[in-house]
Amino acid sequence: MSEPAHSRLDLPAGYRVGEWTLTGRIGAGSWGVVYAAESADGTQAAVKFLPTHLLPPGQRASMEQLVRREVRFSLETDHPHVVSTREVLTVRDPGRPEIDGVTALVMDRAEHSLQELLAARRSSGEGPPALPEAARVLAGAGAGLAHIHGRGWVHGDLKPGNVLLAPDGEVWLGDFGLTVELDGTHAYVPPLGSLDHVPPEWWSEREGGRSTVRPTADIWAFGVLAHQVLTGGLHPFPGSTARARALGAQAYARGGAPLRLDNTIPDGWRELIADCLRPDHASRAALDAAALAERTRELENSCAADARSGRYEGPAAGRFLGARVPAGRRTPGRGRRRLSIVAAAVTVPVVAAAVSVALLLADEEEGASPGGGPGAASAQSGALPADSDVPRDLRPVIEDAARQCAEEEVTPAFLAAMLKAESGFDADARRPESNEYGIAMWTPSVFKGWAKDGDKDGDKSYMSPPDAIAAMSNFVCWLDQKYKKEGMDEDLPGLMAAGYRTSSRTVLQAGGVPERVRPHVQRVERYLEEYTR
Ligand SMILES: Nc1ncnc2c1ncn2[C@@H]1O[C@H](COP(=O)(O)OP(=O)(O)OP(=O)(O)O)[C@@H](O)[C@H]1O
Repeated sequence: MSEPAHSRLDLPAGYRVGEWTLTGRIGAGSWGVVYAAESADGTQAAVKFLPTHLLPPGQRASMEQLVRREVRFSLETDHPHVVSTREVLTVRDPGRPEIDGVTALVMDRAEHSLQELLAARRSSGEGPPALPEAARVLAGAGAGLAHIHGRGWVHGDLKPGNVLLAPDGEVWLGDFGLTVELDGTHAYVPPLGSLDHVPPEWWSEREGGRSTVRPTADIWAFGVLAHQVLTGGLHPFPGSTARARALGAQAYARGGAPLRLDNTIPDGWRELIADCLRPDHASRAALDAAALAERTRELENSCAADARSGRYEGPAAGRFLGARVPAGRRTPGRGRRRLSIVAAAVTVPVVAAAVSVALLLADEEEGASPGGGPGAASAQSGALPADSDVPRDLRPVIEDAARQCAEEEVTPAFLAAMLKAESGFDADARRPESNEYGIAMWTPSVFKGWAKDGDKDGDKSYMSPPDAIAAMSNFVCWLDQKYKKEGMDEDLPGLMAAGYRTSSRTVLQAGGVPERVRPHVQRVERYLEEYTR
């Protein structure tokens, strides 16, 4: 199982970095791991560790460059709609070589990302968010983007996972790992980013392993983001995988297909999205980020006025969200901005009871196939049939675990089918001869890499069903994404079940389900069918 080395960085609750004490892991991105932290006076923060030294030598140099950019951008920007970086530290802990010398960004802590909220709405079968609230979030993101462009930067990775919502609902753009400073009208960056949000010309303009990035790439990404927010998660181009949707966008850009925006989106927003999604850089350049921010603000104002006058007839306005999202990560408001220097931090490992809330969320696959409205969302969520044999007390645990993964295949029904095939829902199951234990049959050393504190008791144990099931969701989610990235889009539940029993590498090498685990995979598929009635 070869997940990125940095995502295995495992710091205990109570670990100290400067004045910050870690309270739990939030998640890992392409090259950083984010932890929740608090100071002695109770100020809440998110600390992003960027351990480039754990990368293979071939990737290290370019990642170090990205980290320097992320640090520089974080320090130079200060705007109400851009996440605030309080300080940048260098960890000093010779006793722990995996963290010694690592750069840590201390940021104000958001409560959720937009991706988490959209995924939660989808899996609970809720439709799009209330229009005034969606408009408010988009206007915030537009204002943040205009600020970034105004300073001569391009975000480079605008997507729901990088739009953060503070506990008071404030909207912050985050994750500046791919942010670049313009050199003239464009810049070059390594080809990373989310396939779902790169403009169609990105594919044809890659050269020598680098891609051209212009401000219009962020404008395109904003168009996709706005479509997703206003429809509760639908991508403007059809397809069940990011690759298929990217092909759809390219066909449209070549003139081979019309732009078909979801017809529930109100007119003003449709026009704005269509302008953002003009097929090439030149025609898209007519809309700069300042104008985009202005238009989103006008649209927000008119939605708010409609809501006040009773003209708006959609779902009740209020917090975005109304979606049930996993609890945790609360923080008291936006903190004041402080240091902007790189300082050395003394770290003092302290073992302490911890509240660890891990919200996994990987690269997005939010777009559902065309026609997927609220009804489709609830079918996709794979809710468990009331009369199934899944133990009643496990259902919320399974549903919660599935909600942590934005991939459409990782449903409660799929996780239940996996658990039934692995242990028959037996919390005390054990197979010492193959070193597998608990309801999800984890091998202890493997569990460590994917562990989650599902029962929120400050501890991660493969014998605790909530921890084991949350970790299972974490791992299969990663498998699902990995197979999709490798172009293996068929029979993903079968491939995940096979990867869980063997490893992702074994499945990739076999080009599908390896013969020896076929009977097990067939069992999972049978149960999945049973739970997807
Ligand atoms: N300031 C913050 N407050 C709270 N959570 C945060 C904050 N910054 C990042 N996160 C969360 O931490 C996790 C990892 O974030 P990170 O920015 O490293 O990667 P990402 O955006 O998920 O992925 P990628 O880097 O591949 O785009 C995500 O779940 C993200 O929502």
